[in-house]
Amino acid sequence: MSRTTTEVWPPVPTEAPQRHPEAPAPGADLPQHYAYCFGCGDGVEQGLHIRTSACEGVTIRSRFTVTEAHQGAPGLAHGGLLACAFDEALGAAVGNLLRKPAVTAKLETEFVRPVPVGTTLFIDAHLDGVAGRKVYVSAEGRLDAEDGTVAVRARALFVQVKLSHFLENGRPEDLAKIADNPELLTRRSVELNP
Ligand SMILES: CCCCC/C=C\C/C=C\C/C=C\C/C=C\CCCC(=O)SCCNC(=O)CCNC(=O)[C@H](O)C(C)(C)COP(=O)(O)OP(=O)(O)OC[C@H]1O[C@@H](n2cnc3c(N)ncnc32)[C@H](O)[C@@H]1OP(=O)(O)O
Repeated sequence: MSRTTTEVWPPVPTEAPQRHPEAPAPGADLPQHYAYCFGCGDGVEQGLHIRTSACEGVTIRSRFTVTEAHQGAPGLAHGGLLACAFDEALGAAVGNLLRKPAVTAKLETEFVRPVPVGTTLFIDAHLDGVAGRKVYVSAEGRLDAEDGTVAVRARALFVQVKLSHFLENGRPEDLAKIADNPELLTRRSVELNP
């Protein structure tokens, strides 16, 4: 069976994504968006601790180092955690470059090569198109270098949401922690009501 997908991407007509005028400058390191985020937060000891920087245009680059805590098979990264890393990288591209809150509606991953413990994945995520509240985004992850072998590909649909999505659905005690300590969230101005 061929691996080559023939599906059109994005699957619907889209407009070209516009980098927000106040998006972080190319080369800027992006802060964690939430201290207890499993993907990027410093408050999760065994989390992925992904680090991300802005690139030119509508691209960002994330780096994720696979540790012993991330194993599926002995010495190899768990596919679900790799998918998590891509969700984080794709979400960081949407949130930071468009500066509007959005959530993952659909995430597709393609595992091309095994990813051993100790590997650093270099993940480039790119905004592909916008259709109303829908944002289509894709990414490639390379082994140990910007130009390393591609090990994982992913693409996703994010849907822009109002701030009320988080306030109405989040567990109250976690929202209360944020209210008590706003430093748990990255401070940045975003357009909150799509
Ligand atoms: C977490 C972000 C914090 C926000 C802070 C803001 C900025 C921060 C800056 C930077 C952020 C940095 C990093 C972020 C990193 C990682 C992010 C991780 C993201 C996640 O890990 S997040 C958790 C998992 N995620 C969910 O927990 C979503 C559960 N879900 C829902 O909450 C609803 O399902 C929702 C809201 C998705 C839609 O609901 P809704 O009622 O608002 O809208 P509706 O259903 O009408 O969909 C509208 C249009 O999307 C189409 N559509 C929807 N779903 C589709 C699908 N699956 N396939 C194909 N099309 C689909 C419809 O067909 C329609 O299309 P059309 O407009 O053409 O009719």
